[in-house]
Amino acid sequence: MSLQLQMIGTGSAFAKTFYNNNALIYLNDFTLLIDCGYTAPRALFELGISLDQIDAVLITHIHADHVGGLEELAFQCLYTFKRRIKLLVPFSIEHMLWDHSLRGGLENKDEGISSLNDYFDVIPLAENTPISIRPDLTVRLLPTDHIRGKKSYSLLLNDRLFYSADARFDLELLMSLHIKGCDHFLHDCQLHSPGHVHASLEELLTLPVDLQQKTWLMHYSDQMPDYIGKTGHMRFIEPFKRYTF
Ligand SMILES: Nc1ccn([C@@H]2O[C@@H]3COP(=O)(O)O[C@H]3[C@H]2O)c(=O)n1
Ligand SMILES: [Zn+2]
Ligand SMILES: [Zn+2]
Repeated sequence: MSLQLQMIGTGSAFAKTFYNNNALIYLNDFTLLIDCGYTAPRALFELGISLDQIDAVLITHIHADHVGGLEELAFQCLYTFKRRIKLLVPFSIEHMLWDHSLRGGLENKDEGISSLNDYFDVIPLAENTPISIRPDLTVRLLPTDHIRGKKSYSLLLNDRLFYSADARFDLELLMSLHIKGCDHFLHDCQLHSPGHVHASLEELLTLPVDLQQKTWLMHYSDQMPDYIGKTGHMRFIEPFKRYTF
C-alpha cells in the first residue's frame, strides 16, 4: 500500500534555510508527524496546516531538531484544542523525553500535571518489532547508531520505506533491507566528510547503483544547492512537496 509523505523540513540541526528534518505521513483520515523539532510549528504554519490536524507524533530520538516543538504541541493540544493525540515513543527514551527534555516546561504540580500522559495518549514502542499503528500502517523501530550512548531509531514503514532519522552509515543494514525488497530509502546525509554522527554523502555514494536509485537524501545543510548533480543516482528530497511512496 502506498504512502503519502511530505517533509515539513529537510535541514540539518544547524541549517538556517531549511526547517528541521520532520515529516508528515498522510493516511486515510489520519496524519502522523515523524519528529517535532523546534521549527515544526512554524513550518506547519507556513504550510497552512494547523497543529490540530495532527493525529499522532512519533519520536525517533532526543535532539532538539526532533523534539524541540513538542512543548508547543503539548500545550496547544491541552489548552487550545482540548484534544489528546497519540505520542508514539520508543520505550527506551520515554522516561528521558519527559525527565530530561520536556518536564521543565510542561510539569505543573498545581494543576496535577506530572507526566507525558497528562498531555498525550502515550504509546511506548518496542524495538525491532512490527507495530501496527492502524490497519494501513506498520512501524518497525530499528535501533541505529547516531551518538554513542544515546538511543536513536530509524524507521521501517509498512516494510517498504526506510526512514533513517539520524543515523551513521550502516551498509549491512541498508543492503539487507534492499535485498529484502524495501522500495524506498530516506537517509540523512552530511554533505561534507567525515559524517561523524550522520552518514556522509561520500559514504552513501558507495552504495550500489540500484540502491542509490531508491535513495532520497534529507537532513542536509544550507550548502545543499552546491551539491546538486553530485549525488550519484540519489536525489535530494524537497521540503513541503508531497510524495507518493
Ligand atoms: N558528537 C557530536 C554530537 C553532536 N554533533 C552535532 O550536533 C547535532 C545535534 O543534532 P543532529 O541533527 O543529531 O546533528 C548533530 C551534529 O550536527 C556532532 O557533530 N557531534
Ligand atoms: Zn537531527
Ligand atoms: Zn540527532
